[in-house]
Amino acid sequence: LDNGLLKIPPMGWMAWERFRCDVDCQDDPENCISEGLFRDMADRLAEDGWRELGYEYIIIDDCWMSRLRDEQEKLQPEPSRFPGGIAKLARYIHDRGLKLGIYADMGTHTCMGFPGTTLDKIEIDAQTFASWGVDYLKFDGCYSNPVEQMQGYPLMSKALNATGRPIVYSCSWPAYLGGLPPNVNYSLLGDICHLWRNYYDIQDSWDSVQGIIEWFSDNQDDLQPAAGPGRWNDPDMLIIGNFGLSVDQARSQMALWAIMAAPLIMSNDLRNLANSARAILQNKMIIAINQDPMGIQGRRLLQEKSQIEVYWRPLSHSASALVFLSRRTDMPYLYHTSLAKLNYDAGSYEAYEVFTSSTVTGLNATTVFTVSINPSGVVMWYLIPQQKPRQSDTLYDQHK
Ligand SMILES: OC[C@@H]1[C@H](O)[C@H](O)[C@@H](O)CN1C(=S)Nc1ccc(F)cc1
Repeated sequence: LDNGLLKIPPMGWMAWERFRCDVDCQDDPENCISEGLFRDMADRLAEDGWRELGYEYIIIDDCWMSRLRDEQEKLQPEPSRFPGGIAKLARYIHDRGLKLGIYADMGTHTCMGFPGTTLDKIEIDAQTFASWGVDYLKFDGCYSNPVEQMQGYPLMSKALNATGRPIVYSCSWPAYLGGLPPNVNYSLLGDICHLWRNYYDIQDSWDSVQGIIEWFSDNQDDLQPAAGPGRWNDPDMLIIGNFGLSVDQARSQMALWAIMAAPLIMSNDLRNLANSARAILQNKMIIAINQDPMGIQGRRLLQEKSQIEVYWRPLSHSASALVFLSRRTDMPYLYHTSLAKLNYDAGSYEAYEVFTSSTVTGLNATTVFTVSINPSGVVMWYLIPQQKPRQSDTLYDQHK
């Protein structure tokens, strides 16, 4: 949706994958869906360097609502879990230089059975969110049919615009239609939403992450062209820092989400995060690749049976990101390739390996380089053409 928002993929934190629909604040006060949880995460984002790296949205997911709308038919938070109300929580989050996201569902109920937003409630719900100071809406699609969705998703886009408040609009619509043309019209999506969920929910496992990477790559001819500034494919949350991924597998999700120009929206416990997870999520070079202003989504270039895949994303200043992803599960192995094999133009490059921050200079299209990769691991290069210093670049000369 071309209204100035999300020129680059959103970054932030979302409750769902890690905290799900835990509403038991009696027995589990630290982890239940409550204002306290979101205040804790806002504190972490603001105090642990996340905000400065670009992680700015903190997004409430399902299970925040009271079971009933109020007497004016407005949605309201469950008072026992959000006693201060959403507007107050928004102020807490805004005071920390962060933005607040919230969740609603185009249909009679949310996926977990809380009040839905039927067509007649779209206007009032958009107005309510704007009045609370919400900056981002995730609009899910449970308990509705394709005809209602066809009306409701464009209608909510108009309703959000009519509030006069800039609100990022995330649409789950394509995920409910199989994610591919002809059932999904990606140019229409690009006109009404800033980002959209294309595929099944992510779960806390390497299997789930692999399945998402595979589906997005197998269908890249339909999906890659749909992405650009203000219109992003959303392969779902980063699960780095939870229980299902090894360090190599966590690096692989981060690398592929960077190549895919995907939202970097974590779902983990920032109050209790392993250093290895933090190092991956706070890797500045990977964030720079994901946030590249050209906003071109990358593609899978090469797939060698169940051995290795090679991904490439073009970046600004004729730089490139190159990812070698191991699909093996048995043993580490060496892989030889040359830029020529990846049909690179001539010239020489400086290459940075983003996880080991090692540098290789003078790489050119015919250089054969050897890569050793762990099972379900990844090597990620950030390739920069070596500029010939021009006369005017005396500064460059001095510092070379
Ligand atoms: O309830 C909300 C939850 C999260 O918001 C996900 O990101 C959304 O894609 C939808 N969602 C869930 S669990 N959806 C769902 C997933 C599987 C299923 F059998 C029934 C519902």
